Amino acid sequence: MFELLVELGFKEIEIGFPCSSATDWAFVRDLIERDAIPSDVLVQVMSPMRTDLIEQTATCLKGLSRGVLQVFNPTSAVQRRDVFEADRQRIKDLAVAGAETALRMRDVLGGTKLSLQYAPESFSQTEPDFALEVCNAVLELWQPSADDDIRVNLPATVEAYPPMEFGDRIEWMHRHLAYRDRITLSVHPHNDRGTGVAAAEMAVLAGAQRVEGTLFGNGERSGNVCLVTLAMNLFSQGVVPGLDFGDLDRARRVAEACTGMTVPPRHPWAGDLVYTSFAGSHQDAISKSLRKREQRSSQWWDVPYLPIDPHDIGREYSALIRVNNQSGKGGVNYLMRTGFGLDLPRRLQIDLSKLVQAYLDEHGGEVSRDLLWTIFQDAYCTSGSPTSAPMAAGDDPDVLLAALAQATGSRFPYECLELTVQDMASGSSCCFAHVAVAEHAAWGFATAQTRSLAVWLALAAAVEKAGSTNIATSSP
Ligand SMILES: CC(=O)SCCNC(=O)CCNC(=O)[C@H](O)C(C)(C)COP(=O)(O)OP(=O)(O)OC[C@H]1O[C@@H](n2cnc3c(N)ncnc32)[C@H](O)[C@@H]1OP(=O)(O)O
Ligand SMILES: CC(C)C(=O)C(=O)O
Repeated sequence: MFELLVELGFKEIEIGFPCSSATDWAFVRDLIERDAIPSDVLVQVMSPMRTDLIEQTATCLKGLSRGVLQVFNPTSAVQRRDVFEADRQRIKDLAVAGAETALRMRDVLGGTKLSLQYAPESFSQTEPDFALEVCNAVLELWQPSADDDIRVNLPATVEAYPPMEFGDRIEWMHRHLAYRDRITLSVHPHNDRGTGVAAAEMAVLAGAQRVEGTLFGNGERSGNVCLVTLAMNLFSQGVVPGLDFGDLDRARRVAEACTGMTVPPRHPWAGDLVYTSFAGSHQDAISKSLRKREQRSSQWWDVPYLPIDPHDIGREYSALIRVNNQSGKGGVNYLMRTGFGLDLPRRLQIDLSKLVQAYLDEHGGEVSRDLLWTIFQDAYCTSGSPTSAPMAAGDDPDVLLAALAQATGSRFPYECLELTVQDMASGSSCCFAHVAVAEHAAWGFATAQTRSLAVWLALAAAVEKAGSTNIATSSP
């Protein structure tokens, strides 16, 4: 996971809570001892505001050239009342005492350039004036200079109100914090109300310079803010986020393997289904727009219902359109075009999409490429084995249909309503024919080496489907 974060381009990475367990301690030590931390990556560790734990945490960084030590204590009214049974003054004293230890450890460590970060944990549920009082007390002690790297990290430990209110509180802190021009103002949103991303964006607009979050929003309860979503939101607006999500699916696989949790299929930007359309009118619009974009050879991405080009995150177009019973002709034709190189005439698209919809209403689910082909073949291709067209009939549909009517002994004339011939990439031809037999009309389809044979076979299939006998096998 650490290597992945580095590869993605993260320049600050929290690597552990060394005092919490031997595992965290060993992980941090391993990275340091293997010299596995690139020189342009700043790593961070965290500790509660207890002297022994801060000392232990800072000691774990021995041998590292630079790092961030975050210390934190809860400040909310409910934590003061129920967990610490302490008034404001005692909570502020606890913060200042911890800040003193952190400062001392910065000097003790010597060889490690230590950045200090203070978080009034549960800031989101702390009275703003008290959060400010505690932060300023810590800053007074730390006395940030222009050369120091001092941070105040304001967490929505529990997201407790709408994002604009979080933004308001951040702006208020931004305006009132001491030494504001010498410190970095960071935020740490969680996602309890499902608005962690919006809260982070509001906070940045309100003056925050740094956001702490996780890949895909993993984290306590509803998770931390998702950094992939935040970065991709910027990217989609033309702002380079400094992170490389060119193979987002790989990042997702690594994150899933490391955490044992799955990224939901509709997770913004990264889920399996987020560049896939099932809705008929969306499919129609995407299909038309993609084709016009191709014709224009445009370098700009401006396609309805697709906020970015899926190639940007390493996805293919192939999975863009999937057909279920909410899909229409546009989607069905897209699959026929991309899957089989067939561009169906509009009225055949309508006919086929009704068949597909009827199938899906009965069976549920969606059509695969193979199933679509089976439905198409059953509906439009002759079940008999191909036979040759009448000599010298050419590809005139009226002449061919007259020959067919004669061969089948039909009492009714066969009328060609529409005929389309397409050249296939393979060099062969294919034909879509719409034929009326008395009051019945049906489509037929065939491919053949020559144009005239394709027309003949498609007409024969259409006549057969319109209710006549299987005439493809009988020689006219
Ligand atoms: C907001 C966040 O999510 S920050 C991430 C939180 N992460 C974790 O809690 C995981 C790592 N934590 C741990 O492994 C443990 O809680 C430890 C090692 C830090 C402490 O373990 P223990 O000493 O057994 O304490 P335990 O966790 O049971 O209780 C916490 C104690 O610290 C106090 N405390 C809790 N948070 C803090 C804090 N930030 N600063 C100072 N004291 C704190 C509590 O009041 C409680 O005090 P008490 O022992 O007098 O009742
Ligand atoms: C320590 C702080 C930043 C934290 O993790 C939280 O409040 O969620």
